[in-house]
Amino acid sequence: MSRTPFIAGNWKMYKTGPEAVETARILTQLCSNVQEIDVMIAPTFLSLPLVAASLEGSKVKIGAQNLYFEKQGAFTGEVSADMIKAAGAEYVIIGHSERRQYFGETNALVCKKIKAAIEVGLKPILCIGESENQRNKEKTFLTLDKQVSDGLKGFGLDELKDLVVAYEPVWAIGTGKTATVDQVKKVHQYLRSLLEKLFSKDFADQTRIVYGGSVKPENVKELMGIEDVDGALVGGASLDANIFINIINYDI
Ligand SMILES: O=C[C@H](O)COP(=O)(O)O
Repeated sequence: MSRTPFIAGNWKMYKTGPEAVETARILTQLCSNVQEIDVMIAPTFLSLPLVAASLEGSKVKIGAQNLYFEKQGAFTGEVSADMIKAAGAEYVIIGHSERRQYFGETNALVCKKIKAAIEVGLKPILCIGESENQRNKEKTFLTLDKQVSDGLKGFGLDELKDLVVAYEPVWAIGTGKTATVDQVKKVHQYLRSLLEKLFSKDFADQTRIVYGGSVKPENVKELMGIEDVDGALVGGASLDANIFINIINYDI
């Protein structure tokens, strides 16, 4: 089963609107010859409509970094799936470890957010990953199992057709510590078999599982060479288009 590689940049809380538009413009130019790879960037909510407009006709796709599951209402400071879709997003990152860690997001909340995304036709990127403590206590697989099983609870196969799973060990995010090839291989294999157990073999075969955590031009080729790694979710190294393009062009 061939899966189109997915290389995504999560811009987190970086870049003003004009800065985001400028980086997107440069990235579009740099990506003009990129083929058979889905490239996505996720700017802040404020920059989303500006960047989406600037990407018209570009190969670069756009996503949001979060959403709130309610359709509308008195939820000060929150943004709904409808609003994100209307702003031009195609994807949405859900359950990033920074949301879980700093904003108390639980697997149950993540599940509601995925439902809200699917209902409006946004493609969800479900982020999962163990903390250093969980890994040291040999609870990596247990943690991931729960994050996937609870996060995807109650969905039918057709609803999850555009799902992307992002494995991001918390201890590797923004730390410069990348998981070893062996660690990544074991987890991605495990996740693929978990998707098969929970849903079906076809579903497991077609779903992209990407790796995140200190991905950079120097290590991306090795990571992308691992069986069952279908792409990368990149933080810091996606902020500069001239660096990010070297991750996107990992195979050149
Ligand atoms: O969403 C991206 C991840 O948090 C990875 O961030 P990083 O590449 O800066 O380690």
